[in-house]
Amino acid sequence: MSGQRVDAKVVMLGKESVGKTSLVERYVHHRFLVGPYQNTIGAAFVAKSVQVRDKVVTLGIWDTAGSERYEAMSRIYYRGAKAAVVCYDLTDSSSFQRAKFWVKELQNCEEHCKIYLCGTKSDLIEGDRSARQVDFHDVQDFAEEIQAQYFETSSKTGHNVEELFRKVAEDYSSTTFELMSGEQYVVTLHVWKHTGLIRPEIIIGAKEVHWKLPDIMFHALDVGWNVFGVADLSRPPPEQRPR
Ligand SMILES: Nc1nc2c(ncn2[C@@H]2O[C@H](COP(=O)(O)OP(=O)(O)OP(=O)(O)O)[C@@H](O)[C@H]2O)c(=O)[nH]1
Repeated sequence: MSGQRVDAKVVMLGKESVGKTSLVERYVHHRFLVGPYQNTIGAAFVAKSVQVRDKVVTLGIWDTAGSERYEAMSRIYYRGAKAAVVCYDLTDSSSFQRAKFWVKELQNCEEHCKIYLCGTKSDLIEGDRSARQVDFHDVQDFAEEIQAQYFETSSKTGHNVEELFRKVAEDYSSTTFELMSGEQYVVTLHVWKHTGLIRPEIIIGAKEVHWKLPDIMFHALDVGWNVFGVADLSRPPPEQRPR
């Protein structure tokens, strides 16, 4: 891959069990994990680079926990995001209500964040139309109202998953998000290591560092932290920025 590098922060939001982790797994690792459902704790981060015309777009994807127990934490992850994939399960109408909640949050708190609505588990309604609990036209109207793109995907079959993230990457490559690339940020890092059971264990407290955003993400991947959070992502005051 070659060309100008663009780094993009993407956040996955939506009710628990709608399939956010499965979407990311399908997109990044081309697989669908079967077995007992494991809810996400805190959030997980993964990065993938794609070539869009003459640019290399690195999507840094934050997969948040859908459980309302982690709602306050999810707010940390959408901070500074320029794209949000707001997911709902096509077979669960309450998940669409929850998606509307996240859209309102984003509109109030991250007005420059582009929203993508994603109806998941389309394979479940393929063979059985009566399983659909979220009307296509309701979503279409809502998407128009909030000026969002919308997709119906299946992580099981892979339907539309590549297309969804491709669209995010293309939009990124053509927006002012490029400004972010290469700039330094003041970051307060909160790092959790997933201990597997009930609570994530805090292994590093909060510390303020002046790193470029991609460096933080890749450092975390290098050292094998699979669940971690970055809070308080903000640009340093102008006098501290490198010239
Ligand atoms: N049939 C089908 N099942 C899916 C699909 N995507 C996810 N699932 C199943 O739905 C359940 C929840 O999936 P996850 O990806 O863990 O959901 P999540 O939104 O990340 O859940 P939280 O981490 O709790 O927020 C799992 O049992 C998945 O196998 C899909 O496209 N089709």
